[in-house]
Amino acid sequence: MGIPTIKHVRAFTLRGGGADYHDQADGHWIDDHIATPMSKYPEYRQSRRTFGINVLGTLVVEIEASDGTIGFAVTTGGEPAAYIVEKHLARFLEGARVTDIEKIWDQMYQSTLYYGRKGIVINTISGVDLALWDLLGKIRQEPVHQLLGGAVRDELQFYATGARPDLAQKMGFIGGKMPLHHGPAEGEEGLRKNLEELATMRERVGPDFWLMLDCWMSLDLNYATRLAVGAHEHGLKWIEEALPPDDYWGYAALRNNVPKGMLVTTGEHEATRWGFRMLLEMGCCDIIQPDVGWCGGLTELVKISALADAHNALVIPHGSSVYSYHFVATRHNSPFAEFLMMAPKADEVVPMFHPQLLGEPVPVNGRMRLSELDQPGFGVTINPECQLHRPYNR
Ligand SMILES: C[C@H](O)[C@H](O)[C@@H](O)[C@@H](O)C(=O)O
Ligand SMILES: [Mg+2]
Repeated sequence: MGIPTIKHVRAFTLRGGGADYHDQADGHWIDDHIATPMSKYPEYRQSRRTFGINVLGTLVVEIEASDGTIGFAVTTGGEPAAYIVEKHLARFLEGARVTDIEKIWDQMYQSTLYYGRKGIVINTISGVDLALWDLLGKIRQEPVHQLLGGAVRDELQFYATGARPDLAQKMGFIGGKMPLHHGPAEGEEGLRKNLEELATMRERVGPDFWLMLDCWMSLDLNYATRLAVGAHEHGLKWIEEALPPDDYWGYAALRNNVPKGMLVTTGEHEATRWGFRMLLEMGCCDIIQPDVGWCGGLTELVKISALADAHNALVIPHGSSVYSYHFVATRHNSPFAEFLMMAPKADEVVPMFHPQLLGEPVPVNGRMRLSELDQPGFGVTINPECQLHRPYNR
């Protein structure tokens, strides 16, 4: 039997958590006065939803092959991403073989260069690419990590991102990354509060548990430097995404400014091998954190990872559920992974893309056996209770 071809590509949207995990109800830690580039506007300081962090929603890409197999993936993108899939990218898939992943990626990227390169277009290409890998795995009846060349470890270990590193420690995670709550617009008092929060958490977890701060693009070089210097006595392991993604020069300077031994990390809002080449060759960070649903997909992340390996940089993908777990399992320079605590009080482990993916594995005692990832493709299915909407039906 010949290689199946792609018959249909369909793009749906979903609301309410899932891949657009910032799309949460009131009272969730992930939307509680977290510092952002918009924090200089007091009206947008308390909640990131007020400035639109959840405006896009989830894109679901579904690809049906000639043998009836269906692969899918979810990422952040919603209706604009669905438009790009149905009106533009679908033409490169329909009729192609399910194995034409590299060629399809190149055609999607080159054909959108005039309006893409980063952001929503690369999110969309990422979603299509992940769905292609899911489809190929389901056709070959192999998990994606085997398609990538196989695992280099039989267990994944995770740090937890959330408001309660002290609880994450008790749950067996190897570290806890806290959101930064106050930006430069809140002056010296805000800086003091940031450091007091870190000191309190250090007191609770003891001297050895990893503590990190996620600054979500909200700082300037001077503030980030002062925060890092002040945080050093509390054993901050890394300062994450302190500056806007395009400020490669600022990151290079910050990396020189931070106390010896403190790591500088960034990359979740960077895209493609070219963007990460800038971060690596300009010496911006010690760890790159691409999101496989935003950086170009798995086909691109493999290229980014090889580039990082040549620069002796770790690749710790931004939390993206099964889509990063299958990747991390296969890379020696990805020794641990991120798990985003999506319970509103960060006090229990729930699936990262809840409620969208049935079969989504979660860390137990901060770890995940490779055997949790042995189902074909990415090993998950869309929750049939989620209301899929196809805005650009063809
Ligand atoms: C906790 C951060 O503010 C973001 O919400 C988080 O999604 C991201 O930056 C991360 O690294 O997990
Ligand atoms: Mg981050």
